[in-house]
Amino acid sequence: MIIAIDGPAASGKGTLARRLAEYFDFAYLDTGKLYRAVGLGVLRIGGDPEDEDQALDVAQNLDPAQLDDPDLKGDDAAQAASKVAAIQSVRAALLDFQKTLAAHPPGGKAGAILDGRDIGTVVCPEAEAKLFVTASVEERANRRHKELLDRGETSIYERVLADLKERDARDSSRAVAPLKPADDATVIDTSQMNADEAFDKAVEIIQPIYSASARD
Ligand SMILES: Nc1ncnc2c1ncn2[C@@H]1O[C@H](COP(=O)(O)OP(=O)(O)O)[C@@H](O)[C@H]1O
Ligand SMILES: Nc1ccn([C@@H]2O[C@H](COP(=O)(O)OP(=O)(O)O)[C@@H](O)[C@H]2O)c(=O)n1
Repeated sequence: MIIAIDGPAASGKGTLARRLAEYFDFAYLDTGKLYRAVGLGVLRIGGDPEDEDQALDVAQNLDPAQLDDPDLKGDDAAQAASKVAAIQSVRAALLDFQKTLAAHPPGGKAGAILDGRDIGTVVCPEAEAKLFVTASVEERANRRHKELLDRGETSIYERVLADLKERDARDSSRAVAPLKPADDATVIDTSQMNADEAFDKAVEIIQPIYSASARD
């Protein structure tokens, strides 16, 4: 069984996906890390994340070990990710890895959860359960700002807000695999929900689908 979770930056996709993966004992892939690793890789060779040749070269030579780099969490990686993510050939180069993990979850798990922007629409349109997790941009900026401060980093709320707005606009307006809910996704607006409430809501939606798939 595949669970697809999409949504804009800092909406709580990853937090929810990790908890669901533990609850259902499924494999989990944060697909944003793939784009962040490509973006960061281009920055590290002094390149331009909007240059297709450079970005594609990094994407084609991505080593899974790079997905554990702590610098992937930073704003520079996020902005560069959203630039390389608008390039069709880069997306195509990363597609097989995502599809294979979804179809053959590692560790003998019975299912996989992928989170990103285009899981329900492009990577796994066949997913049995699809959620689109969102929240107001101000609330998302609050969450990311708090997360950065908690990690001991310096953060200015207005800059975080501007960064999210810029990425939202780029991710939603790009020609290829834009950020949008799949037609058959359930939208969860977590603006007024804490992480526990969002988790409970998601389980309420997914549990019947999981039970039906376990019976097959
Ligand atoms: N429903 C929620 N209410 C408040 N904070 C949340 C909620 N869900 C996640 N968070 C916090 O918001 C931040 C961003 O969440 P994260 O899961 O990283 O989002 P995403 O994967 O969509 O970028 C994290 O610090 C996380 O702990
Ligand atoms: N499936 C995905 C995942 C991420 N991305 C891109 O990668 C960037 C970083 O994604 P992320 O999920 O790590 O970002 P956050 O939501 O954690 O801030 C996004 O802004 C998108 O441009 C994408 O295009 N498709």
